[in-house]
Amino acid sequence: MYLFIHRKDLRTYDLRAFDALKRRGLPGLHVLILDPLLLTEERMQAHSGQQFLEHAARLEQSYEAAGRKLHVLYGRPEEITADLLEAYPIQGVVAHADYTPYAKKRDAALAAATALRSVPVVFVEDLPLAPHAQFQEFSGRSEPYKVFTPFYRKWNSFMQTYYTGAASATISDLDTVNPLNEVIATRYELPLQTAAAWSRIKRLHADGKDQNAQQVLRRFIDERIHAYEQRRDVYAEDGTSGLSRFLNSGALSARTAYEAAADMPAAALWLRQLCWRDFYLYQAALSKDFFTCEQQYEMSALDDGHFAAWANGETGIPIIDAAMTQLNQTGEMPNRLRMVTAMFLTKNLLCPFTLGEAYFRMHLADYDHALNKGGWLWSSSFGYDAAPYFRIMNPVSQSTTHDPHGRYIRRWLPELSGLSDREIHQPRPHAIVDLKASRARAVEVYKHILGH
Ligand SMILES: Cc1cc2nc3c(=O)[nH]c(=O)nc-3n(C[C@H](O)[C@H](O)[C@H](O)COP(=O)(O)OP(=O)(O)OC[C@H]3O[C@@H](n4cnc5c(N)ncnc54)[C@H](O)[C@@H]3O)c2cc1C
Repeated sequence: MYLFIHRKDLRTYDLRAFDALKRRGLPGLHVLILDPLLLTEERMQAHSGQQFLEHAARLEQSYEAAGRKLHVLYGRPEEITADLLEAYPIQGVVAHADYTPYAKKRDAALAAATALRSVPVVFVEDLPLAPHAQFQEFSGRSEPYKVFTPFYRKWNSFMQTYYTGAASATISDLDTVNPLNEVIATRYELPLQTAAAWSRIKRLHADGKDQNAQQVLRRFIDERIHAYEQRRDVYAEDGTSGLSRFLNSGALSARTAYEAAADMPAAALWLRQLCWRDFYLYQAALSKDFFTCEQQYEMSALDDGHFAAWANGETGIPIIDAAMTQLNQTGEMPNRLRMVTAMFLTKNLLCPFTLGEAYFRMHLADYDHALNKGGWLWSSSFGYDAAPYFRIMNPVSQSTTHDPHGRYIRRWLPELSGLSDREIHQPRPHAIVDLKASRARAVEVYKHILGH
């Protein structure tokens, strides 16, 4: 018997580990561990936690629909694993690899717990489209790429030559073990807060209203991908795929997404976005200081003075306040506005990016540690391949260019809807900063911090 632990792979098809498990032909105990260090009480109430729980509830339903059993438990992964190894004749533990600092620590603890009982553990690579070791060998480099464009060129030729396709086994090809040891089921039972997400998904499912990853992908490919290039920044409309929350929880694999679009001539720019995802996962796995690179800078010139106004959407700059209102209410924010709000916080308001990064962590429904870090490093000019410190997006001109009629602002800030198309983008009389003066100040401060 083996133990399979789900993490950011909340689906029942196209999982690399399932192919390997099918070949072994043993029965398996399949568990999803909700980790209290990641799913804190606060996080469970926030969009990012709710979203994860909803995907977890869908996963359980997919197992049920296939006549298989998933055990969902709440507790520290290494403790649960140790207890399961005591209670069952488990010969091996299998999970997919993850690259964040916490994931690495967690998996080291898991490996230590299994080693104590002489049970092997394997972490199978599943997240990126281009497997890291193979890609590094293909690129002939000893050091990881730090800049996106050359990475993208190499990634493209790698994908043309070595991409091996989606995994073929599904949960129906595996035998799962049921019931669960009662002591373990009670010791690690789910906290009450998770119940809301479970019943929401059950209700949607029963009413036929739940949108699964495949449906969202299909609709994007059939209806919107052809116009992605023209519409992706028209953020008042639904021009992008909306797939990030499925990709980050693993409800959809990047391979399934890639294959749905790979042969479409109009898809090049969208596939390039999937490459950005691979780039940040690659940085997270291979660059030693991706998660800590800001520590080399002296940042005492930055402070949290205006942070609360930014977070609450009370800056008096309409597009910033509209974007933060959408985030706070729904957990969503279009990519361009993530860049605009991030630059505004870090440059015009001179706040450390780590505050914004932490805020997005809690509030984004599609939160992912590596992608969020990458986005914040880029916007605040700290990453290897970041926006130059003097190129600061002006929120008013961004708003005028990408949404001339102010439809997005009108939707999220209805109190401004009476303003004309020209007025609606302009700073309000109570705006907390002057855009021109704060931009000039930011250029000086960042020039100093970055040592230019
Ligand atoms: C400050 C900041 C923070 C961000 N935080 C996150 C985050 O926590 N989680 C997250 O998934 N994305 C994050 N992004 C990237 C991007 O904004 C989202 O991936 C995108 O808005 C998701 O919408 P979509 O699925 O409709 O994307 P589409 O435009 O349809 O793109 C398809 C997929 O490509 C990937 N992708 C697209 N843009 C990027 C990008 N700039 N960087 C990396 N991958 C990309 C995503 O997986 C996305 O789902 C952040 C960007 C910034 C500037």
